[in-house]
Amino acid sequence: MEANQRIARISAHLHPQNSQMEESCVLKPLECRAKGGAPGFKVAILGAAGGIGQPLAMLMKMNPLVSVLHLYDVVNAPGVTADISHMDTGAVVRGFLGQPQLEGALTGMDLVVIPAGVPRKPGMTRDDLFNINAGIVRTLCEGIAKCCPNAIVNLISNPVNSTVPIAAEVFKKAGTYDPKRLLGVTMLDVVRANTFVAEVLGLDPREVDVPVVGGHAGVTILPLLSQVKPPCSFTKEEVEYLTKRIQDGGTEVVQAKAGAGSATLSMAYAAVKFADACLRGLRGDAGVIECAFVASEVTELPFFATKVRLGRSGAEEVYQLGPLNEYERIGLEHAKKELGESIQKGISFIKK
Ligand SMILES: NC(=O)c1ccc[n+]([C@@H]2O[C@H](COP(=O)([O-])OP(=O)(O)OC[C@H]3O[C@@H](n4cnc5c(N)ncnc54)[C@H](O)[C@@H]3O)[C@@H](O)[C@H]2O)c1
Ligand SMILES: O=C(O)C[C@H](O)C(=O)O
Repeated sequence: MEANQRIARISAHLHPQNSQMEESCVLKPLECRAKGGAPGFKVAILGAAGGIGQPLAMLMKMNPLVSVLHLYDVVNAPGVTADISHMDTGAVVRGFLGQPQLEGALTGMDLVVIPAGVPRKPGMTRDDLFNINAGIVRTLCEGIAKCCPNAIVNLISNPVNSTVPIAAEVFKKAGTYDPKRLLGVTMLDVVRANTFVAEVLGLDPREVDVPVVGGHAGVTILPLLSQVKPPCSFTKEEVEYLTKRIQDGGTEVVQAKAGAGSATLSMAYAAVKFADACLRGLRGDAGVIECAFVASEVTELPFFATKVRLGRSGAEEVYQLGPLNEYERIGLEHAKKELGESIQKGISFIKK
């Protein structure tokens, strides 16, 4: 192959929107490389130029399970793509800018991670983001239904308690809904819970496992401190301090950032931890278990976050809550009341 042809192909691959070359010609060499020596999964990030999207893209580019990484946003996708693509790791990176390129970003993907949408400012609840983010999530999920209906979807955009039901309704309308493949990302609550509990116990956070169930907003975030591993006990004051700190973790960051957004770096870390678990599940690894907000029969609500087992088809098993103490049983009732309303709000947004 002529050197100038090779260079043209690399350039066309990175910026397909600028390419005059035929799609088959553009994709072949690098897709082959991606599928060759290091078999891996194709992952798209929607909202890749944002506060979460950029560090998430960087961490996904470092993940050896990823062979192709598509970065989509309505702004700045080419810049982020150029930057990330210089990292000397295996994944091939391609950028997609704006709605006309959404289909290209999604076609053929195994996993789609969605951190697109506006973040909170001090004084706002996650529900205050509904009016803007509901429409963004609907549009992106319509694209997924059309272009990669079998992909696993990791939904980060808030309010997660409503955006996951929105996504489910979009997929139902399109006839592509598979409850196992739609997962609301509540991993940051678990990451925070592990960190805060480890601080109290004087342990390394990597040794601690705290199940966090319910949803992803205020009282719907329900840490099960009676089920912490390694087994331990807390005083009443410690339980109250930890529960409140875990439930208000997002607000703690929003206030500290003072108008400059919400958690982005810890969220990117949590998102990659969760996406990596989904990819290990897709690969067929045994015993991959994480908390996520999924379609569920654990309570009377249609969606609920609990531990799930991740496998080749997504959340293959949804675990029960396990034994709760009195404090957690009361918390569960508060969580279910608010969560039920948020779920209904999401469903009504599509069904109206
Ligand atoms: N689930 C969680 O635990 C969790 C944690 C932190 C933040 N969040 C949520 O994640 C979302 C993103 O937060 P952020 O800090 O990255 O915000 P951000 O504003 O920094 O980035 C959002 C990105 O989304 C892009 N975007 C907007 N509309 C889009 C569309 N239609 N298609 C594609 N991209 C679009 C923007 O251009 C921007 O680059 C917020 O809703 C936030 O509340 C969730
Ligand atoms: O708190 C927010 O608004 C962002 C996110 O949901 C978080 O928990 O950090």
